[in-house]
Amino acid sequence: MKKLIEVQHLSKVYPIASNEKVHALKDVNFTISEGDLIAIVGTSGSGKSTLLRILGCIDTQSTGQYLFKGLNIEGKTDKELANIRNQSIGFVMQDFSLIEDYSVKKNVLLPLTYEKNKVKRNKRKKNLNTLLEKLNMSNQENQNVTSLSGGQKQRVAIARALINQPAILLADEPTGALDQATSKEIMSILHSLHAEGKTIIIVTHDLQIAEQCQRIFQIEDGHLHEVCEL
Ligand SMILES: Nc1ncnc2c1ncn2[C@@H]1O[C@H](COP(=O)(O)OP(=O)(O)OP(=O)(O)O)[C@@H](O)[C@H]1O
Repeated sequence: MKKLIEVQHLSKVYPIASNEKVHALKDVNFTISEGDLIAIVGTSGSGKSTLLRILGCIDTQSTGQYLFKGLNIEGKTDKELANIRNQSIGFVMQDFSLIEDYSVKKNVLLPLTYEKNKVKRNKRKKNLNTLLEKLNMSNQENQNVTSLSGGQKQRVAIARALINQPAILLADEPTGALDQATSKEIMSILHSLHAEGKTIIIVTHDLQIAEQCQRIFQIEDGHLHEVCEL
């Protein structure tokens, strides 16, 4: 399979006071291929969110190399990073991060407002119906998201993350706010997206979820290693 992500000797240091620093990631190395389904696990404060933020081009590394689709992310301006995010990366968050006063449809179409190319925008708009059908949300298209259940909200968030047909889906504790049955339902959606070829990374505290993934990255105090079994 084609390489999608290459990370070499990547470190992240946060300055916290004049002489103090937090080494959140330390010499991290891995490769992700197209179509991989990966879990990132680790205790609180180990560096999972920091890594996801860097992979998602929300933040950048302090040292080391991050190649996304062969493109070196180092030195990119905020605008360039925003373009990469919008074109190629879909985010799913624990708290769904929906706009509560908007309908399902308006939430899902939100990423398109950042697409300046009208032809591309209209083409992507055509994904709406297919996505809502796939996520079993067609009947709620015009419903305000405030009235939806947690599972339905997460399905809307997944549809929104996919509207631009991103190369990768980054999910930060996607089932963290859901009960067991609803978590299962969301995981089964992520599994079917993976079966269709989507590359997915899931940050999770839940080892049962991690065990359902093809590959597991464990982070301990900023060090990452791949585990075969938990
Ligand atoms: N913006 C920041 N400024 C300073 N330190 C930070 C910042 N963000 C994270 N850290 C520190 O970096 C380390 C890694 O944090 P990170 O949020 O990546 O961990 P995590 O594994 O995602 O934790 P959790 O599971 O609790 O979300 C922690 O020591 C944290 O306090």
